[in-house]
This record gives sequence, structure tokens and C-alpha cells, in this order.
Amino acid sequence: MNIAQATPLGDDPTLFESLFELIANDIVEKGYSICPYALPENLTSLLLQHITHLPEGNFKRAGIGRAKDHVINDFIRTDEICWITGNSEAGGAWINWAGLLQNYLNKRLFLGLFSFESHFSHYAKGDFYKKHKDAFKGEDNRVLSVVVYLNPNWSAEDGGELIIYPPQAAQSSIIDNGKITVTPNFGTIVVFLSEEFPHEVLPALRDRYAIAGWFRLNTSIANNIDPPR
Ligand SMILES: O=C(O)CCC(=O)C(=O)O
Ligand SMILES: [Fe+2]
Repeated sequence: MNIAQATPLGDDPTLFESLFELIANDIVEKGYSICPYALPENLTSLLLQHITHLPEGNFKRAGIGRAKDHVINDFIRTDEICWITGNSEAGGAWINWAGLLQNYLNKRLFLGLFSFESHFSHYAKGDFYKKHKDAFKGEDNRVLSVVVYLNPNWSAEDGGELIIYPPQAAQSSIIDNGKITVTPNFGTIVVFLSEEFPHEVLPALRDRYAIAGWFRLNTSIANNIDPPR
């Protein structure tokens, strides 16, 4: 199977226009978008096949913080990750799709998204990721988070839901008011403004596979090239 057969990608952005338009409108209106079963099925299947055949050693315990501040913290997150490169057919097809979304959002919303980084994640039974934000104002240049789920037949007993909390300013004194629960089902896409939405992954009760990615602004200055991770 080659990429052209496996994913209806080519470089034709019009193929995904209605999905990308939905995401763009949601981002403008709410700052987040949840699209169940929205990633093309052949791309989702290719990614699932790839992630479930990756050698165990390719996954590393996920940490928190960047570069020199990177630490493993068992109280915050326990999942394992593998950064995605374009070196595999599945990785290449995913990066291509993300690039089309990036171009669309830049044209439509003038977001100035400059680069994209993403990793596969594996939550084994019991794994979780406590409430966090993907970026902090003034500290990071992750602008938009995108998460895609690769789990067929996920049911309510399987846990592992993504909980998205409303932006701090919108929170009332009622705890958990307005939180959004997302089931990590095959092909579901979640996009949100990285600095605005705290979120967490509840403990998964079976193997849970996903991709988490971030579109970033360019903060490189002069000779200080900003590393992508
Ligand atoms: O897998 C998910 O639902 C979200 C993961 C996440 O929040 C992250 O990797 O930053
Ligand atoms: Fe996150």
C-alpha cells in the first residue's frame, strides 16, 4: 500500500475543506473543536497499525517541561510517547495531513502557525495525565493543540476520557462547571488553544492510543534557533 492509496491526501486541500472549516469556525467561536470520527478512516487505520507495531523500545516515559527543565513525574503523567517523524509511511501521511490543516487555519484565521511537532502516546492500563496546560502565556510558543484518537470500540467502562476545563476566566466557583468530556474513540479529533484550556486524561482501563501534536509560532531570533521540542 502506498501513501496515495492509504490516505486520500495528495496535496489537495479541498478534500478536507468542510472539516477544516468546521474546526476553524469552532476555534473562532469557542477556542476548541471536537470532531468525532473525523480523521479519514484509512489514515486512522494506517496510524493505528503503525503504533501497535512499533517496537516497545521506541516508546519512552513521557516527561513534563521542556529541554533542561524536562523531568519524569509519576504523579502528573505516566504515559509513554514516541515522537513522530516523516520516516514512516504512517508518520509521513499524518504530518502531511497536519500540514494541510496548518495551511488552512493560517489562511482562514491568520494564526501564523509556523511549525508542527507531535508524538504517539500509549496509556497502558492505569495510566493518566493530570490536569495541565500545554503552554503558558509568555513562556512557550505552542499555540494550538491537536489530539487524535486511534482506539476502535472504546466504551464507557474503558475510562481514559479527556476532560477539558473552561478557560480560567470563565470558571465560576462551582467546581468543574462546564467541563467537557471526550471519549478517545477511533478517528476523533480535538483541537484547542494551547494556552487557554486546562485538560487532563483520566486513568485508562485498557490500552489507549493517541497522537498529541502542537502547532507553534516561530520564536527563533538571530543565531538562537528555537528547537522544535
Ligand atoms: O491524549 C489525550 O487525550 C491528551 C494528551 C495531552 O494532554 C498531552 O499529551 O498533552
Ligand atoms: Fe495536554
